[in-house]
Amino acid sequence: MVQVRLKKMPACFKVHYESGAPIMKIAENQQGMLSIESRNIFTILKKWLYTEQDIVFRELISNAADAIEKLERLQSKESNHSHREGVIHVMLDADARKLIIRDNGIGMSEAEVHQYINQIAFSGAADFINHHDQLGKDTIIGHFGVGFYSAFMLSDHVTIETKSYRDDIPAVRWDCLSDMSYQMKPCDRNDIGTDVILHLSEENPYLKKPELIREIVQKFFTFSKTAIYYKAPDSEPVLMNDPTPLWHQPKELIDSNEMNTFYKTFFNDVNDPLFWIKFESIDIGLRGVFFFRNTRNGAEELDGTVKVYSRGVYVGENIQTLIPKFVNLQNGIIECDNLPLVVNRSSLREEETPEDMISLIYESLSQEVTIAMNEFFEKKRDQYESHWPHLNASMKYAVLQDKTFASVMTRKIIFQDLHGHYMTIQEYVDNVAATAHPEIIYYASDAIEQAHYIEIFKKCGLNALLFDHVIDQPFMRKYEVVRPGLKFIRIDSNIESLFQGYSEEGDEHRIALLERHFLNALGDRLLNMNLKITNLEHPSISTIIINDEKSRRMADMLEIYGFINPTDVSAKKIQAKSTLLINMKNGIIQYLLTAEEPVIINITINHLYDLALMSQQALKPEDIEAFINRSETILAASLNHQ
Ligand SMILES: Nc1ncnc2c1ncn2[C@@H]1O[C@H](COP(=O)(O)OP(=O)(O)OP(=O)(O)O)[C@@H](O)[C@H]1O
Repeated sequence: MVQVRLKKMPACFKVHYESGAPIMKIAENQQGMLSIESRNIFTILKKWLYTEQDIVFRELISNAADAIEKLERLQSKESNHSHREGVIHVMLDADARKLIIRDNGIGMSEAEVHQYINQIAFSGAADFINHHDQLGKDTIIGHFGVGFYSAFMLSDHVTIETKSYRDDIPAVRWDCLSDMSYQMKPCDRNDIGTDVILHLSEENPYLKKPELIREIVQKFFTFSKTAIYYKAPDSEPVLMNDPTPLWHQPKELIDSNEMNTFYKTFFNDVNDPLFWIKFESIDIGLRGVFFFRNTRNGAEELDGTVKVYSRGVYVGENIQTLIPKFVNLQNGIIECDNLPLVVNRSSLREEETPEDMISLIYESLSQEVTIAMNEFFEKKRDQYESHWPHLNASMKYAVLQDKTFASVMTRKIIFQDLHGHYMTIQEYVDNVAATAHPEIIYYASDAIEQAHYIEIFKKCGLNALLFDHVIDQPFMRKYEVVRPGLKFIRIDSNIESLFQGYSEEGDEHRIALLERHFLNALGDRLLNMNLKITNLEHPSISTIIINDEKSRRMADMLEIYGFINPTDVSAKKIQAKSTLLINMKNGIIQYLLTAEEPVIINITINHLYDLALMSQQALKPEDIEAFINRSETILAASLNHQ
């Protein structure tokens, strides 16, 4: 079992009376050892956190900000207190090789240094050591009351000089080496507050690159409520934070140009956001802003950056357990006062059910985006449509990924029809679907590949939706589950019902003749394609290939999983059942009914068949040569004829 103890306990206080007030005196030169029998906490810290030295700054500056907050809280209770502005100074003294974090907060008495610094191991380190093998390094610091010790990641010698806010308590200096030995003695200091001094080795990288410290302080504390100054060697102190950022202001007061500029700088984006939504959930102490990205530069499929802050301190970004994945496709800032994840507040560690808080935040974020997008759809449909090319993938992804979003937004996802108008699937069903088949939604998955069918649809006064993003297939499957009565059929599949055709007297004879001609002329080229010969209202259609939706989806799957070679067109054709529809109202087909010359019949049928295949981009490489030769023959014949 791990045991943590102090070899030497603190000396007793000696109480003296001067001018009537009791003044505590600190025993000179106390010495001791912090000791953990089984393992050395510093070794563990260094091992686990070696790569993340930023944490030192986060922890020490957070402690300083806490100390300031504690003093402010105390003072606010006093009726006659004089207001002092809390301020933190981070100073790098390159000559003396010291990094100093100074605050004018509550300070510590000798007893408090013993309790909170020397004995901190009692409260947290045992847990820490017991858990550190199972935990990721992100979760270690900030969970077990070891934040201050992260100082030893940067330094082998750390000093605290601190003066408690209480007049009767003298200042104390604490020096500790990384072998865990410490010294405590009185110190000559009158200003209330604390200096934490890290004595740096010559090789310390920050001595050569002091600007790294500025970057880290800005990263963690840009929205800190307490003023933080950084003084690099040979420079004046510079304010690092903005305690009243633009997005904290009420929405109506925010100038959109200023907001765009803030966005571009903060998220390093060249484009303005499409729009932004600001939200606040007072009951769980959550607020933030999401910027919907302009995806002109192909950002559509990349995650965005959602930065998380807890009481003004940066916690992390794109935290999966906290931020719904679909929200993370955008950029944003979230600030949560009750975040139980990190930032080393003891009160947060005492959270009884942090998972509940995390899921509350998660739920709340997905609700905020859902409410905003629903309102956008309902109240600003024009804008919703004009932004849709940027929102398309992320909104569909959100429906697939998030129950809350799906419950409201599934029916508000829009698609372009064949004329470029946007509509929801329900709007298609209500206004556009073929009267004979109101339950069928026809769609095109590739406007170029299916251009021929799109033209046929347009000619026949029919309409279809464009499902041309890869996410449309899973979206469609989900919609089929949600609305089991509806069927999605690709524009080149199962559309024979639309082209049912009609029969006329004497058709049997004509059908039999044409069937013979086609079978003779095409032979093996037909593979397992069925023939359907009928009369269509539109004489411009000679032949169309109609695929079976189910078997085509299966063939697509087999290709995706590598069972069918994508270049082997005929293998795919065999798998996907299809029908060659022949329209007896078309002039060329009518010519075939009277033609007598077998060569001409053969050329015409093969050519029609090639054209039908080409409309599906399904012409085999070996047939292309024959197609070209035949085209030339036809051209020559037509010229001779002229
Ligand atoms: N600058 C400071 N001024 C006053 N008190 C401080 C200061 N720094 C640290 N302390 C005291 O030392 C305690 C221990 O700090 P430490 O960072 O190790 O743990 P913590 O902040 O309580 O928790 P965590 O592990 O989450 O960091 C603090 O709770 C605080 O009481």
